Amino acid sequence: MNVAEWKKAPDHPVKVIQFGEGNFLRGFVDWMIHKMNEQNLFNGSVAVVQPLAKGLLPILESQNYTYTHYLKGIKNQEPVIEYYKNTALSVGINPYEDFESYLSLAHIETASIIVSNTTEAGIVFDSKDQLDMEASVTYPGKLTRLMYERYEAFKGDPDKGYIVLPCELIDNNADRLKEAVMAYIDLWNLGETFKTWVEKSNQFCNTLVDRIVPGYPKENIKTIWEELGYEDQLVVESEQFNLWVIQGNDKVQQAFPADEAGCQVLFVDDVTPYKVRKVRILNGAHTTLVPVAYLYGIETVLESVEDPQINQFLMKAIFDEIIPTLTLSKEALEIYAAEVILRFKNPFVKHYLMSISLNSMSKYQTRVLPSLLAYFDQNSKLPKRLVAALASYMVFYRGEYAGKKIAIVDNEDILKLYKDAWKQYDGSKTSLVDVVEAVLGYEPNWKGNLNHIPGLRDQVVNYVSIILDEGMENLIHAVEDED
Ligand SMILES: NC(=O)c1ccc[n+]([C@@H]2O[C@H](COP(=O)([O-])OP(=O)(O)OC[C@H]3O[C@@H](n4cnc5c(N)ncnc54)[C@H](O)[C@@H]3O)[C@@H](O)[C@H]2O)c1
Ligand SMILES: O=P(O)(O)OC[C@@H](O)[C@@H](O)[C@H](O)[C@H](O)CO
Repeated sequence: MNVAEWKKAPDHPVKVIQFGEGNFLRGFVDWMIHKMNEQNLFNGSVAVVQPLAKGLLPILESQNYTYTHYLKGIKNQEPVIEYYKNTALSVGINPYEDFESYLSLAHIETASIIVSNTTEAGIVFDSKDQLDMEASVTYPGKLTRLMYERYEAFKGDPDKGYIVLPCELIDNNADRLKEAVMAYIDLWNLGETFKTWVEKSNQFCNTLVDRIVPGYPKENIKTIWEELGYEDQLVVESEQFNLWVIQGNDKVQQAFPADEAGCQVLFVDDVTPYKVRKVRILNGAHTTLVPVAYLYGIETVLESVEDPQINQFLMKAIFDEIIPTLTLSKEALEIYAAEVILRFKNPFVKHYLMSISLNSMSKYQTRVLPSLLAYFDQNSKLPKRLVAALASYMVFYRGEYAGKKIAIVDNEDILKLYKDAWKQYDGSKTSLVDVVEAVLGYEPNWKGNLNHIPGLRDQVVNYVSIILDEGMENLIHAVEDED
């Protein structure tokens, strides 16, 4: 079979405009839409907008906007692998190549839901974006332009506003997006009445997404193609677990009834507790694990939880150093953590530590540092494992360990910070102190100077010395022996 001959969705009208064509949206939101369509609960399709000039749209188009989605993991307490052909998408638009078609999306009456996943880097304001530009650089700039087109097309009709559901993993994602849209309205002088329409007739809903969607399964793609009988270039794999918490009312639930289709979608008044729980436990555990397990010689999350030493390190980090710092019910947190650990043990998913390591410095700041600081406040001492992870990052970001290169991906300023810091290292303790001080003192990342946390610098220096002189395994033992 040739993927180009695939038939796409039954002819559903476009109901969703989706900014982003990446793995996550295809394995999460588009899965929900496909499921709703199967059960006649939605009868809508997705128009995909490619947020960057380069992306996957040409491949999507060549496959008639369909792709295979594998779900692998524990479902109803049983290990289950299933796959299906997703037909939720109906059209793709690259606004950098066809701005007119992009704007025409605003005229589709049924297209009233906006979803996005433009990574943590996507929700930003850039005053260089201009109204008369064909395709603003930023996602909020593009969205503002689209909203303005809709406002004009429907003469400010209050019933034609959008429901905006961002998936970006940042605090109050919809509030941040709305702030950026408002800033563009001011920058481009789009007027008070448009501003009031955006404010009153559109619903920006903060959301929290949770599903592990590792990247394209390039390692075993040949086996997958053999099983499928066709060469799908956009196979997406995910776990079975899914949770989307949406801060939205009945109107939002009626417009997007994925909960009725068997997806775990909660419509709540406040996403904050769910977000804190997920970011600090699941993402915090990932970010704590990555450098420790990688320098220990492990490549995936599964191998990490199967290794007795790394597993013990991780369990103690979660249960002794992260959970006690959270204010939610301890019992509920422990239940959630147990479920997260089961998800890490998913035998079917190869989640590479290196893929989680992308932009780890900002991830440590948002996902782990709050636990470290709260632990210090509560106990007047530092959480050893979270500090050990920080020390491990110092070595990891050196870009080389035990004669092996490490392909770090992070912002330019972070790469330069580490390069400059390690350049002057001469093997002496004093120069190691300089490396650690330079990193801990980098306020743009930490939003403060971590050298001011009593004892942190010395503990990090000590741990880094152990890693460099004796290896990661010995650091893990040293941390255990301190108990
Ligand atoms: N993969 C997961 O398990 C998972 C789970 C929950 C949340 N997420 C979030 O998804 C993000 C990664 O998405 P993915 O896994 O689909 O990766 P991906 O690389 O497949 O897709 C990334 C998408 O973001 C867009 N993008 C990248 N930089 C951008 C920018 N500066 N401005 C606008 N758009 C930009 C790309 O065009 C692409 O559509 C992470 O930042 C994470 O917070 C991922
Ligand atoms: O996707 P990132 O790069 O923000 O973070 C890596 C993982 O922690 C993350 O993808 C989790 O698997 C996901 O957030 C689970 O819902």
